[in-house]
Amino acid sequence: MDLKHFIRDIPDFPKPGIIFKDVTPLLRDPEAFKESIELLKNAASFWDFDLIVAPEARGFIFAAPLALEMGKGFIPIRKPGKLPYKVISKSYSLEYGEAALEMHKDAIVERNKVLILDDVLATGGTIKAIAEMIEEAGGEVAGILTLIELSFLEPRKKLKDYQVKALITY
Ligand SMILES: O=P(O)(O)OC[C@H]1O[C@H](OP(=O)(O)OP(=O)(O)O)[C@H](O)[C@@H]1O
Ligand SMILES: Nc1ncnc2[nH]cnc12
Repeated sequence: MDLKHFIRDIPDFPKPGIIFKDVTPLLRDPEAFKESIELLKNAASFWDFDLIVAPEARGFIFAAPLALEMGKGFIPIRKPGKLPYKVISKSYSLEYGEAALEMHKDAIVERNKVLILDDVLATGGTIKAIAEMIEEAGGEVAGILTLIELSFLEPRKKLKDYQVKALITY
């Protein structure tokens, strides 16, 4: 199955000049959604890790079933003001703006090995911010895995210190 067939381009969303990769057709198709989780599992099996860390909202959709499937714990990274306990915060730039993310202070402890998962790797700003939060908490980033990579935005330049895999590259 070619998962690219289930990813739709939406021009000028959320801003003029951005071509938005819309994964909702993939999520709507049970076979394509299942296949995406199986392929993510195969790719993630390459690394030794205990926890999967992913940002809301689209990262959660893929990370939660993958964590269950692989028998790993799941750590949510949320937009500001949503997590109830003490947090580590990080501001960053992404393809279409500026944002900030938060992680619970006690979510990662020394030497936890972590996989970072997301739907889209665009400029790499989101994932770089998450990697910094994990390392500030004493964890190790075992690998970075995404469904989609926009290679023309050269995200790997920001992520030179890490192993990065993507299922679908544009
Ligand atoms: O590589 P970057 O340039 O940082 O962009 C990638 C990020 O942008 C999107 O999230 P968004 O912040 O739009 O949030 P959403 O999942 O809630 O839609 C996407 O899900 C990635 O997390
Ligand atoms: N072009 C894009 N499509 C979907 N999600 C994104 N996140 C950042 N850039 C994106």
